[in-house]
Amino acid sequence: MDKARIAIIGASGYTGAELVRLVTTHPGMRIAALAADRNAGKPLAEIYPHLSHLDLPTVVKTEEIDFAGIDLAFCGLPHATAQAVIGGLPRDLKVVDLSADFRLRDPKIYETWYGHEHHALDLQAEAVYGLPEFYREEIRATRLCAGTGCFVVNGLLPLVPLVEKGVIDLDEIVIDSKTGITGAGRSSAEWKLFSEVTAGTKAYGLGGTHRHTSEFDQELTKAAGREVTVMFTPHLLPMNRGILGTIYVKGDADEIQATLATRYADEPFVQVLPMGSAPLTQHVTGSNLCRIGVTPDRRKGRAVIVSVIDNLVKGASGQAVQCANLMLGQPETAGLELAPMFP
Ligand SMILES: NC(=O)C1=CN([C@@H]2O[C@H](COP(=O)(O)OP(=O)(O)OC[C@H]3O[C@@H](n4cnc5c(N)ncnc54)[C@H](OP(=O)(O)O)[C@@H]3O)[C@@H](O)[C@H]2O)C=CC1
Ligand SMILES: CC(=O)N[C@@H](CCC(=O)OP(=O)(O)O)C(=O)O
Repeated sequence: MDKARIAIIGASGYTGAELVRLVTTHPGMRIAALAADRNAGKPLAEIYPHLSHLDLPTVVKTEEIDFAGIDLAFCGLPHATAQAVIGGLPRDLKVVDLSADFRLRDPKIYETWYGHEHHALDLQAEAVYGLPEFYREEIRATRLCAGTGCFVVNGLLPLVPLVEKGVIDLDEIVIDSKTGITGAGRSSAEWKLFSEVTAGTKAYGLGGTHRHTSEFDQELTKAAGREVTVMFTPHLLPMNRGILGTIYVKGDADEIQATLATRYADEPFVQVLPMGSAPLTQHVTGSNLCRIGVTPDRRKGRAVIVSVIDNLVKGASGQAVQCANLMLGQPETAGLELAPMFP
């Protein structure tokens, strides 16, 4: 069978580099085009020497790509830029977008959280939310898939089954997340300097002001069938990759454990660990896995759930490949059966 021809737009970014890593080892895909902005005109090896052993096309501007020869494009572009660029692509091209541009279904909610009008409402209306464990059939049928926020997939995988089954109090969900710095992309900024992030940690987006809060609310409200608003606070840790969510819920820990174990028994990328487990981010690094541990609190009727992913894999590029596999009719796990790298 011919391999699907893939374009990666935003190839010089962190999610782009991760897509190159995943697509070049994928049995059913090959890279046909790479695009970026400031780095257009360079061989990828110059931008990312760790990929210099690969035979890859030179990075070009998006408008230089001949999309007639492309089966699917991944777009790893900044928010707002993605909708402008995707709006200029052929309307029948399959696209997996990694930005936040097409995740929120209500344009008014998008405007509130992103501070500007959406400029591609027709595309937003056709986009399917890229969480394969819950939207598998919709993703198979769509041509535009909106990759989830990295914190959001980490929190939704444990929470959605519990909300759907009504085993936790819907008004008492607290999501306390920690992320590595690659979550902020490769662009330079003073706050990303080694001297400013190493040997310390910070909370941000306090008081429910982080953009991903809206995505949590949207998906959990849908799962519950009534309005759900969560308490969510992200923290930046001095590590490259990984997200660890510590999620506090009111509910019976045995029921929570049983619900998650049953729901994910046949899911290839979600592992529910034995009761009392505390998964580490290092145990999923480089893999498309989400590992979840449930522990009862000493106070009856409360539990703490720990969920870990690699933000660049299950949180971005790996999940994007999982969605692309569905859209291209390939096995969902193709190219993603990667064991984590440890230590
Ligand atoms: N990092 C993460 O863990 C996650 C990121 N995301 C989302 O994925 C997207 C990409 O993130 P990330 O890779 O980290 O970001 P980076 O900042 O590392 O990369 C951004 C990329 O976009 C390119 N770019 C910018 N403007 C244009 C344009 N007009 N046309 C073509 N290319 C352009 C840049 O090219 P150049 O370098 O040449 O200027 C670069 O390749 C973002 O929307 C992000 O929010 C989602 C989940 C997780
Ligand atoms: C460390 C860091 O800054 N992380 C980013 C999350 C990036 C991400 O994956 O989310 P989007 O795709 O919605 O941008 C943040 O908190 O905004």
